[in-house]
Amino acid sequence: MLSATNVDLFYGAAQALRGVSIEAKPGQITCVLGRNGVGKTSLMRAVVGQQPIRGGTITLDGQDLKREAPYARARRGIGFVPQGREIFPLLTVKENLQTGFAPLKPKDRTIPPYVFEMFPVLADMLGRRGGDLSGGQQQQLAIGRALVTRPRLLVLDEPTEGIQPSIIKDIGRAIRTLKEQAGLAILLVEQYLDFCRELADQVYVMDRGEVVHAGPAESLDDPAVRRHLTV
Ligand SMILES: Nc1ncnc2c1ncn2[C@@H]1O[C@H](COP(=O)(O)OP(=O)(O)OP(=O)(O)O)[C@@H](O)[C@H]1O
Repeated sequence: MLSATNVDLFYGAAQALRGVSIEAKPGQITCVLGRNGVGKTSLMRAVVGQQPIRGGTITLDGQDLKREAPYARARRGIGFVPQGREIFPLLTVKENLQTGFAPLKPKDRTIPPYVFEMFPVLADMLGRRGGDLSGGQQQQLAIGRALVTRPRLLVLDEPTEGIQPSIIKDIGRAIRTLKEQAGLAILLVEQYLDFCRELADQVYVMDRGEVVHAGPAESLDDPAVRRHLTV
């Protein structure tokens, strides 16, 4: 479904991605791991169209996304949950969810009921301001907002960052449900190794802008792979 092939990405003269290739498939959770600053967020931003690439290709169902702006990629079925959540603090929960309507045709502008089944707290807090929610609730809201666009590929950048363990469990369950029941392709950046090991079908480990390992989740137990993850 999603293929990134030999992607190079630069910030000015500084190269953040070097020949990076990854794939994400329907009904699978693909996890990208690596220490701080190795290029994980840059790769996700390249996939969703927020950062241009200088070399390589990114395709969705075989179609080159090069000329597609972020909203066009959202229309094609890519949902994005950015690092830090990027909730609008002064808008209500409902209004935050409705910001996901932007790329949709008017007839599709509804909030799918399964968003509230997955995260009942959002239904309870519809009228509250985004900024009044806890970090974990904001993360659920960010995932809900991405689901409003009815994605086929969901890209999540560090959804467990700064979140309490009970909500991490809820988020893990939600991600697994999206994979198993809706057959979504999930592309997940994580620093939290156990979360990845539990959820992932396929893992990629990055180091200094490159993919240094690709394999099944169990391969994370290999000490040679671990070496790339320890500080
Ligand atoms: N807007 C930017 N301008 C210049 N350099 C940047 C920019 N964004 C990221 N970088 C640099 O690119 C490299 C990769 O950063 P990136 O955020 O993609 O890594 P990361 O693996 O996601 O890290 P983290 O886990 O801290 O989010 C880093 O050296 C970073 O300093």
